Amino acid sequence: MAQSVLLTGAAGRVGSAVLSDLADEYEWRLLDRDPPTEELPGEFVVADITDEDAVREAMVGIDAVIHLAGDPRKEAPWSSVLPNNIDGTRVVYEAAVEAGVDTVAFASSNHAVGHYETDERTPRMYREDDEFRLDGTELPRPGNLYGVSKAAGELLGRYYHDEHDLSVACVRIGNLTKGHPPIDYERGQAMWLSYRDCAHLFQRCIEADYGYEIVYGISDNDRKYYSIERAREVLGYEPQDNSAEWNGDERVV
Ligand SMILES: NC(=O)C1=CN([C@@H]2O[C@H](COP(=O)(O)OP(=O)(O)OC[C@H]3O[C@@H](n4cnc5c(N)ncnc54)[C@H](O)[C@@H]3O)[C@@H](O)[C@H]2O)C=CC1
Ligand SMILES: O=C1O[C@H](COP(=O)(O)O)[C@@H](O)[C@H](O)[C@H]1O
Repeated sequence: MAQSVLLTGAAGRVGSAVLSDLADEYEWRLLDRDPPTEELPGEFVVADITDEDAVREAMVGIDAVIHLAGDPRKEAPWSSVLPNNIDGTRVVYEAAVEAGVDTVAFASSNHAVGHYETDERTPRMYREDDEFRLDGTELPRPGNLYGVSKAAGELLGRYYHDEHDLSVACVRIGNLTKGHPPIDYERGQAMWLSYRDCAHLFQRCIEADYGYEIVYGISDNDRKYYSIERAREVLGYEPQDNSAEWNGDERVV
């Protein structure tokens, strides 16, 4: 069971979702290149994940890592995703192995499989009555260079698992939106991930027993084109939210 957890990208949105529910559950070491703008639990390390010495130092005494740091922009250029998302992720896995960390949960993205959303399938696949599902066993089909960088992070995880027995869960996060699902955006509603489901899913990633997994990070939405069965079965993910229970920003169920 994880006790000391390193959270990279802690000052960002996903980090905030994770900490909002799990602040008291672990001994946190938070890492981000930007200092926090609010009080956060645990020790805060201001460092860049491409700085091998700093990441190695931050990894000492850590049981599990939730690795979120990176450039999250879908239009991010290669000059940014190469160091921040690909090389930085390699540095995190490498330091984790060196420090004897058990588990790394990696924030991958829906954009790693964006090109499954073909003209023939959309917008039908975003709707409740459509049965098309991606389940994590399919090959990546990135929709942009950002998606390529996330697929690379998944592949690096595969290597560090096979070569060094590190447990790695890659979470292809959908659309994390605070409070309510995205409004007037069918695709976003189909891949909505609520803040509390996000925290719960990453908690399951650092508590469950597995080897290497790719799962989808969405709530239990009626509309969906990502299966959450693998996350349920292997990780014990039990999401509480569903975008169908909302009309705009009003909860109707
Ligand atoms: N928010 C969402 O809906 C989704 C997010 N993701 C992934 O989740 C992760 C977190 O995303 P968000 O919280 O939304 O983004 P964000 O931009 O709010 O947070 C990312 C954090 O990482 C830090 N960071 C970036 N590069 C860094 C580096 N080289 N060294 C140290 N810190 C660095 C930033 O300072 C920032 O605080 C990203 O990897 C993103 O690709 C994936 C799918 C959906
Ligand atoms: O990977 C990411 O995906 C989300 C959702 O994608 P979108 O195409 O619906 O915007 C995006 O908001 C987030 O910034 C990105 O990191």
